[in-house]
Amino acid sequence: MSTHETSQTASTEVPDVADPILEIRDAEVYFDMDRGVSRVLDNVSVDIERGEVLGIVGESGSGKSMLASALLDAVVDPGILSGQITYHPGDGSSVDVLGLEKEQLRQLRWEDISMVFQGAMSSFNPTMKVGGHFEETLEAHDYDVDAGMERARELLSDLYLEPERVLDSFPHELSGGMQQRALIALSVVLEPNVLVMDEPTAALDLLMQRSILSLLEDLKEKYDLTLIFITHDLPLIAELADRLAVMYAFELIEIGTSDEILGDAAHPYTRSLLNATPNLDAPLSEMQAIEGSAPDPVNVPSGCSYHPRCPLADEECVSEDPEFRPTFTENHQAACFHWQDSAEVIPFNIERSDTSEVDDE
Ligand SMILES: Nc1ncnc2c1ncn2[C@@H]1O[C@H](COP(=O)(O)OP(=O)(O)OP(=O)(O)O)[C@@H](O)[C@H]1O
Repeated sequence: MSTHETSQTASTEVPDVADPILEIRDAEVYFDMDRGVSRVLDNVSVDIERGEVLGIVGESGSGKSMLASALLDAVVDPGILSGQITYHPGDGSSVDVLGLEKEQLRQLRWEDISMVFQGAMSSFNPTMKVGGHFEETLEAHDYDVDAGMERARELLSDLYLEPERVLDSFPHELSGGMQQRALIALSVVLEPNVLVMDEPTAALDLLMQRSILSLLEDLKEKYDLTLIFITHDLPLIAELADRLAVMYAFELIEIGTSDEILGDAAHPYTRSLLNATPNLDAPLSEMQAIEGSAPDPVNVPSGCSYHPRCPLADEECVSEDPEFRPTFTENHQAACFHWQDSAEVIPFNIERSDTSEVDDE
């Protein structure tokens, strides 16, 4: 259940985005558990620019899905969500997402901000043909079904699917990659402005992942979408994303353009995450796993929550929580006292100066 509280102050500095479609301020989620309070989203503030592709990356359990649920006030019971989420449709109005009534929220969820999750199979009703899902969604939102089905056919062909065949199939008659593309078409059939994708390609093979990413790029251009793409696969999303936001221990710890993050990551965690990532240019022997383990949300370390694993940590890091602040550029921000020393202490195991090099792999 959400509390619909609004925060008093936006205490955290956030990147200066010119035309935000979504403003997230001090988003926080906790669960009261028998063994203590589990804070699974901790004071996240970020602006999402209209028309951008924002990749949200981090290890498993870092809070990425929680952030996605928070955006749509969809945190499961008994989670408590607080903070301020403001949606700007682009017509001069603004919507206080956490203040919406149930019916308004239902509309917002498909018509303005739509979501695709990992595992298309669990999103489709196995007893209903794919076409039935489109009709049902259009009817539930009082859209013109004929016009909507025309749009569905166009979307399916944009995604290199045969519209009639797919609409007339049961979900299990399609391959995993086809199901996932059909689900993407379904999620944009009501012409939302924002598409949030939570590990949408994780269950697919690498070739299919890449082909879906490139289709998404085309879809984004054609339908003026803003894309929020959540993944633990940093190099994969770096090819598509304009900016990357890195999460660690339920917080945002770095944000910047993909080039800035891949070429000049400022936070020690981001640098180690990149060095721990398999890469075609680096032999496996150069891959360096990050020592230690991710924190338990009931027992997050004091100060900077990364300090027990960080080679740069000193006493200040143990006692003080570093604020998000500008690093090499105003909009490349990180929460680290020692970001200026991170490149020297944690050199990259391969050169990643810009994303085009990754593109060519
Ligand atoms: N219903 C719930 N009740 C209590 N804790 C939860 C619940 N759902 C998730 N969590 C906890 O919230 C934290 C963040 O989980 P989240 O799913 O957001 O991580 P993630 O970064 O998306 O991970 P993954 O990549 O594995 O999906 C985890 O510690 C998880 O155990």
